[in-house]
Amino acid sequence: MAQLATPSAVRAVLEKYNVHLRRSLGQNFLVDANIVRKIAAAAGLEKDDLVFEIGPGTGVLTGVLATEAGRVVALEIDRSLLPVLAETLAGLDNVTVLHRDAMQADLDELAAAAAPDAAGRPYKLVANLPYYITTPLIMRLLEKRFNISRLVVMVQLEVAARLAAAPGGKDYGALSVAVQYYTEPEMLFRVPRTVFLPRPEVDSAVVRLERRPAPAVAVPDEELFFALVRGAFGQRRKTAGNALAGSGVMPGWSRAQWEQALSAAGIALGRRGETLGLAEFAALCRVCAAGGGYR
Ligand SMILES: C[S@@+](CC[C@H](N)C(=O)[O-])C[C@H]1O[C@@H](n2cnc3c(N)ncnc32)[C@H](O)[C@@H]1O
Repeated sequence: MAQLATPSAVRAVLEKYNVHLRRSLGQNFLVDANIVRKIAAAAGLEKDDLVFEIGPGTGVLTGVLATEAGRVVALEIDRSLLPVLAETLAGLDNVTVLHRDAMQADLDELAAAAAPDAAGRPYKLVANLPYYITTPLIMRLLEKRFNISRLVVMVQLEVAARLAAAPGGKDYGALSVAVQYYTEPEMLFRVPRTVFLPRPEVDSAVVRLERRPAPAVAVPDEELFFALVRGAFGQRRKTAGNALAGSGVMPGWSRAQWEQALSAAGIALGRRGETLGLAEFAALCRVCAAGGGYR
């Protein structure tokens, strides 16, 4: 498949099947065999692994995944790429390409259909994600609690920084908390914009998200936990107390009640929302849940 990883090979195969690249679908294809190999290697695939790929494109990464894993299921939304994939992946009998929108697909169901003998076993996910849905897609995969043990994803550099950010920095936000609640993220390596066809306007990075056996912190009410996170980050330059008091998360709570809750959770009143770690949000969630009045 490495031979596909050049601009001329990608152009030739797209031309042959009369495929027109669609920026609206985030179609920036990899044209660097070394990066393709590095992404696959980062997944640490084994011969009995089932691996999902979102957006196989021309199949440049799919082919490498197929040589390293037991089975690959690739979900591609663009029907016009299906004949391309039929050609580039011909002869690989452990690859299934499905015409699916990854924002709608039930991965657990597709995994059970692809590998009935391995029902209930966790699988991996590897993708050069389309930029236009990176964040909602990662959030969907985590919130649905699909049985994924590890995600290796290429995303915009700026999104990668947010996924792995620690409290207090400019990149830390509601996305960091949510991703770190479910997974341990690790920024692996930067990828320059020059290795894509067409060339995007920003650089990318590959991130590995290792699913935690249980969420990073115990909370009595996940919906309340994430409402507090969104509330605290809603107005970044305000203190957590001011931001939460204006958020409507605990309807009817006065400023004084919020101050009491923050103190009870061990959070100093002058702190801004973007400095709060997961354990502090969890402590605040416990106090608020005990106080009642949410929902
Ligand atoms: C950044 S390209 C990656 C292509 C290929 N894997 C590569 O690395 O060269 C993203 C791919 O995702 C596909 N795609 C976009 N939105 C999708 C969705 N909602 N579900 C599945 N595939 C999608 C695009 O058609 C495109 O093939």
